[in-house]
Amino acid sequence: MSESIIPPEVRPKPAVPAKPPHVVAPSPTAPHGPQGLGSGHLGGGSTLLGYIGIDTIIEQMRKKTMKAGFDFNIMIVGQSGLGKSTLVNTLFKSQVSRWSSAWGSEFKLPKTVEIKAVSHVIEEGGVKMKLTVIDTPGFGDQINNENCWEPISKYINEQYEKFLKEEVNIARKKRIPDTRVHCCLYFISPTGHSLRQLDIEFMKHLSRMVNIVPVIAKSDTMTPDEKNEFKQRVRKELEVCGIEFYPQKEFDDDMEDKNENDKIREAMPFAVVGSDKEYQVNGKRVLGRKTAWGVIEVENPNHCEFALLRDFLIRTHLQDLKEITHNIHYETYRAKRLNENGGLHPISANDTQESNL
Ligand SMILES: Nc1nc2c(ncn2[C@@H]2O[C@H](COP(=O)(O)OP(=O)(O)OP(=O)(O)O)[C@@H](O)[C@H]2O)c(=O)[nH]1
Repeated sequence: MSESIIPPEVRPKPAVPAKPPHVVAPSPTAPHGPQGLGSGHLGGGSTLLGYIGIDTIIEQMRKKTMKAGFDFNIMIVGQSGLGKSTLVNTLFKSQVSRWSSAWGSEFKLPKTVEIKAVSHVIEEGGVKMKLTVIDTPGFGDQINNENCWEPISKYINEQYEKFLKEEVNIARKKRIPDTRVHCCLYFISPTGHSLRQLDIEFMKHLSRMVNIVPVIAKSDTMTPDEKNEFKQRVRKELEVCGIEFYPQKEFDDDMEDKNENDKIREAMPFAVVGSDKEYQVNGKRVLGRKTAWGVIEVENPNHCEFALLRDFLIRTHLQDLKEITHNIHYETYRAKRLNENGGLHPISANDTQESNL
């Protein structure tokens, strides 16, 4: 059913909120101009007659978001042992990947790709985030890895379908639970040669349905020169194969966005190192990996690109990842689904419960 859906070639422009008109309004306590009028003006030339309070919307939004919290769903894909769990735990500075009890030492590799989601609520500065890490054990570990992207694509589409069913429901939930994959972190093996067929196949098939962020795993196993050459080669290969990773050029909002994203695209794929161990370096405790030559500091930009990845994923682009998921990937799925069905029929609350099981 849903797994056979191929997104159409032409996709809609993101319906992300337009940048607000540039408004300069004086604060209530600021001295007024000579006529006692506000000096604020709208892009169209209208003048605000004194302070209205439009700028408080930001604070109102902040309060609402603080109360509601938000969801972020990140999927990790890559061959076994590439440091996927370690990196995600390093990103969120806690054991967010897997249940320690369920993944004991007796854990065996599954015969096919399995998909497991584990959620945690993490809180910082009063903001709650329900983080779901979706793991894909078994990916790329079989003798024949042909089509091993299929269960992953099926899972992604199933989450779009769930959301769509909730949306068209007559008795809609006030807040639709969001299980859609906002970001797929794809781990490239640090071979130093080139991408494997499996990497290309996966990214080719999925880059149009989910935000893929490729990373070079365990980059401490390469010398700086090897790393730079490998990064260049991977970028070239992705370009030649027409694979678009996130942030996609076509969805840059404006020139400012484009300039920022160009820098990120040129630096990708980030060559990362993960660790959940702390060491004492120059009197400070740092996350790192101890080697015979010293400690590789995970968060030190001179040692690896983990900090670049973290800043990009969490500090600057997290909201955008969610918007592109909703406005582009989900929208593409929704439009296709509604078109092929002659419109999705509203379903009862019971149907939804069943389909969610
Ligand atoms: N050298 C090096 N080793 C790493 C790095 N990240 C993780 N490791 C080690 O690699 C091994 C596997 O790490 P995991 O995080 O379990 O890897 P995974 O990809 O989740 O593995 P699976 O559970 O088999 O899918 C562990 O011994 C880690 O300590 C890294 O950046 N560099």
